[in-house]
Amino acid sequence: MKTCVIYYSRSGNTAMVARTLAEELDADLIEIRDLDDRKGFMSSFRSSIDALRESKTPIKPEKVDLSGYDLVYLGTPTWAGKPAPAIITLIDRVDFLGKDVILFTTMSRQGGEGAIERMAEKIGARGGRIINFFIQKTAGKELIQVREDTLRIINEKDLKIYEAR
Ligand SMILES: Cc1cc2nc3c(=O)[nH]c(=O)nc-3n(C[C@H](O)[C@H](O)[C@H](O)COP(=O)(O)O)c2cc1C
Repeated sequence: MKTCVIYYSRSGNTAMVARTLAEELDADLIEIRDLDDRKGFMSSFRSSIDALRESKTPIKPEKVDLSGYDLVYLGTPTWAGKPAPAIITLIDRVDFLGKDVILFTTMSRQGGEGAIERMAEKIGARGGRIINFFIQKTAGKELIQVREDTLRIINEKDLKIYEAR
């Protein structure tokens, strides 16, 4: 079972989850960067609007070839109850046919279900099979606590069983 963990992260929480997954599951780690400037208060506001509208954004790498992978973890921060534009942009460029996919999102407090549902819809339409998902709350947490939460979820959800297949 060859696994990759693909993620976008603006402020480090989703990156910590992704890094922890990749380490624990011995998976390849692929960061998607948004080339739009998403820093600062005004751009936060604009970013929420972009997420709500599912606007596309310039990303690097421009797409990811999944042909060498059986299992794909895909993670995003929740923005306005939706996936971040970088992940929406990526999903529309990737062939998920025949891939098992596990979705994750980090959020301050609420709206993560919406982000998961929307990713699931779009990936399903592109031939991927969602086999699991999880949501992590990050409000008030240091990165070390985010990592501990991920380790707990890996155990609770028994995520290592997929690697043994
Ligand atoms: C533009 C923007 C919109 C956000 N919208 C939500 C939201 O709807 N619900 C929520 O709980 N947190 C929201 N957040 C907080 C992030 O989801 C949360 O801090 C997340 O862990 C950030 O992940 P990152 O550090 O990987 O970027 C938002 C943050 C930003 C910058």
